[in-house]
Amino acid sequence: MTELLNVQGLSVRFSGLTALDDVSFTLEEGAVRAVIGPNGAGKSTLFNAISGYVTPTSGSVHLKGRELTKLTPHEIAEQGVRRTFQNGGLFPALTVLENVLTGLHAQTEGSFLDILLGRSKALKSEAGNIHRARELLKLMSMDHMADTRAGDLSGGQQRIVEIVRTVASDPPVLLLDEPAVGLSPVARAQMMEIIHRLAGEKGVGILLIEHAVELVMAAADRILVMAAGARIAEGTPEEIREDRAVLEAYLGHS
Ligand SMILES: Nc1ncnc2c1ncn2[C@@H]1O[C@H](COP(=O)(O)OP(=O)(O)OP(=O)(O)O)[C@@H](O)[C@H]1O
Repeated sequence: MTELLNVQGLSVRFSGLTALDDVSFTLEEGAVRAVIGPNGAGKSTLFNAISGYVTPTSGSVHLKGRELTKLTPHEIAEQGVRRTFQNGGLFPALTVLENVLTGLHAQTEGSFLDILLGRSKALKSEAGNIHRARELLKLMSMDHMADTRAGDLSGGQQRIVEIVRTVASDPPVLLLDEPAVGLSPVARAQMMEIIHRLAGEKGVGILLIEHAVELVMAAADRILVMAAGARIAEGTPEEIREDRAVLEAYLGHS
């Protein structure tokens, strides 16, 4: 499998506190890697360091061999590492389709004004975008919602649309921060199915922070377990289930 992301010895210190301590892992094309660990383990700091929101004290992040470590969050997103935020904010008055299109416009040829003025190149790429957005919504089983206002969707549906909007521009790597938090059991299962499809059918490499351990066990190919900023275990869900250090330090029993 093609390696997308390579994180080597990444550390972050905040005035004396080591929030991230020498963490290394890789993420391959089409793979789902979960990051789990108790509160304060350093999961968000890891995401922030990869996406440029905090500056690592040491270590490096490469995407397909290209170093991202010193780039701004905007540049890192442009290179193809995209993330969703908790409460990422769709435009409630726009339809689902229009929201997904906002994720595509950044890379469309021609401006919104060109589209309004009916300039043919812009119109052609807009038609292409609409086609692409509809295909993606279909892949995510959300095509029947295309013309619904985003503000009228349930919380779980909004989060799915946010993910569709984020992947619309075809990023190789997607960072998902607790996509299933607060969702009903049915919506959680749907979210995990979507994560599977994005990886399996579109080849996106997905890094996932999630507290619901059972969901992680079902959705991830590999799991990184953190505690106090450091990696305490790494492996397949089966390996993690059997790992003594995880059972003792994280799950609280031996
Ligand atoms: N900007 C910051 N300044 C100072 N300390 C910080 C900052 N961000 C995080 N920390 C500290 O770094 C440590 C790791 O926090 P982090 O938020 O990465 O953990 P987490 O695993 O994401 O936790 P949670 O599951 O609660 O979100 C914590 O002790 C936290 O208080």
